[in-house]
Amino acid sequence: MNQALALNGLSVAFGGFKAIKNVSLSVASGELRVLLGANGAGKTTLMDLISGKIRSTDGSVRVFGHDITNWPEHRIARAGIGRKFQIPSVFRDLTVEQNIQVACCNKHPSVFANLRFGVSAEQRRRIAEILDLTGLVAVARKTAAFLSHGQTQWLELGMLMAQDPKVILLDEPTAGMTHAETSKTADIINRLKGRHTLLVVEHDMGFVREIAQHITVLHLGEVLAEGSVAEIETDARVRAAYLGSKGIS
Ligand SMILES: Nc1ncnc2c1ncn2[C@@H]1O[C@H](COP(=O)(O)OP(=O)(O)OP(=O)(O)O)[C@@H](O)[C@H]1O
Repeated sequence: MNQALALNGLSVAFGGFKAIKNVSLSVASGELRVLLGANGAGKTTLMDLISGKIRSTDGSVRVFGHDITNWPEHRIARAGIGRKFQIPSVFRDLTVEQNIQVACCNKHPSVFANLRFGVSAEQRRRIAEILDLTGLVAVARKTAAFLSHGQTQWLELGMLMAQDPKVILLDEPTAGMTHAETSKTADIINRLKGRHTLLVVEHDMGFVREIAQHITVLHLGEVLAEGSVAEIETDARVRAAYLGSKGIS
């Protein structure tokens, strides 16, 4: 198996409190892995450890075999880990297409220099492909400030893809979305499978059923179970762990 992301015995403690305990998991190249867990299970903390926002106290993180454990955040980003947060950071005064162009072709230090110097034929092809993948072709010339919540999230996903990360981390990509937007997000994410390696934190089981191949369940900072959607939904330990929270539904 070609391992894109490998965590081995990863742990972190805040003071005396162990938020992540000896977590090992391996995501294959082109795989989409869903990270599931009740509130406080440690999902965000695990993403923070992978992206370098916080430092681990034990264990390792590897990307395509390269040890990136406890590297500074910017070096981890350069090593190919791209993370999308819930709060989008698009350039509101630029069009959708310009936003993707800036993300894709950031050779120059200033945003406006990147726009002025134009793009190569290959970059233009890539921008068109991203607009298509994210379902934003019809709004390519629209100013980002006027996009809906869903469109803004898809644009940010497109900007992340434009940087061509080896592994994409998504934190609750459907938070705040309508049912229709959630369903479209599932379509987009399904189209990314095989092209990109993704680790997705998500609560919405309806959405998880639509996108997941393989699920890892975290509970109290530990890996509780791993398997297909059907295996996870029928796992007695998982059902028990969700009792007392909002339940698995
Ligand atoms: N900086 C910190 N200092 C102390 N405790 C922390 C810190 N960050 C997280 N924790 C604790 O670690 C545990 C895991 O938190 P985390 O936010 O990773 O959970 P989560 O699975 O993402 O939950 P949610 O679904 O609510 O976002 C929680 O008990 C939380 O209170």
